[in-house]
Amino acid sequence: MFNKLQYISQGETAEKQLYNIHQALDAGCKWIQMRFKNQTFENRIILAEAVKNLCEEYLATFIVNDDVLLAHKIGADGVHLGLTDMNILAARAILGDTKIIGATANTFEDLLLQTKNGCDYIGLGPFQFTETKEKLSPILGAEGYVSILNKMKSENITTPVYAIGGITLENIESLMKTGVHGIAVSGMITKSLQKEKLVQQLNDKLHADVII
Ligand SMILES: Cc1ncc(COP(=O)(O)OP(=O)(O)O)c(N)n1
Ligand SMILES: Cc1ncsc1CCOP(=O)(O)O
Ligand SMILES: [Mg+2]
Repeated sequence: MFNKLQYISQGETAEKQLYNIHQALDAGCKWIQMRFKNQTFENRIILAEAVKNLCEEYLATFIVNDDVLLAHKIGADGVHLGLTDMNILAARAILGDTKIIGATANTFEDLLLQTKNGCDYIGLGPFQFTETKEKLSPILGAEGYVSILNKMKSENITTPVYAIGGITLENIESLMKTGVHGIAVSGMITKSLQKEKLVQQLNDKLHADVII
């Protein structure tokens, strides 16, 4: 089963991205999503090669945001695709069955479509406002997760769901009670001055027994 904590990278330059990813790995993150927007393919491939090597060294899973061809070219562990990115079926045809394909959902209907198309996990959000992403979809809040996760249960959909968007340490207990598998975070880890302690606290909360 997938790690319960996914770190989504930040950084305006390749150097800053690599630094932030290295710090996250040092702090104990075992799953990295490289999210490096508005860059040339060449810049992204140079960074992706370096991140791939680093993730191999740290025995961490490495997926690429948005770009199936880049993930395929460098042999990443997978991709994360949003609602306006490449379709999951097309991505699967390129990457094959052994690679991880994550898909975004903001509604139950999105989730149904993405799971029918065979994604391996869902990134469901945003949970709350975040400055990390522009043009956010409608905010779900805890109620949104309860409603969507309950519908999933009644339809017997078992694809793991990751909560995403503005998540802080204090939100994890209530989010886990909704039935999500884990969380995907960017700002909380990138900005932390005590990353190792934070990642430990996150993992403790993500792995705590949930009393519903
Ligand atoms: C785990 C996870 N969930 C959701 C997203 C958002 O993807 P997308 O909607 O394509 O937005 P961008 O990240 O591309 O701006 C994600 N990246 N990861
Ligand atoms: C990529 C993405 N998609 C929805 S919210 C988000 C950003 C998550 O970052 P943060 O944890 O800093 O809010
Ligand atoms: Mg995207």
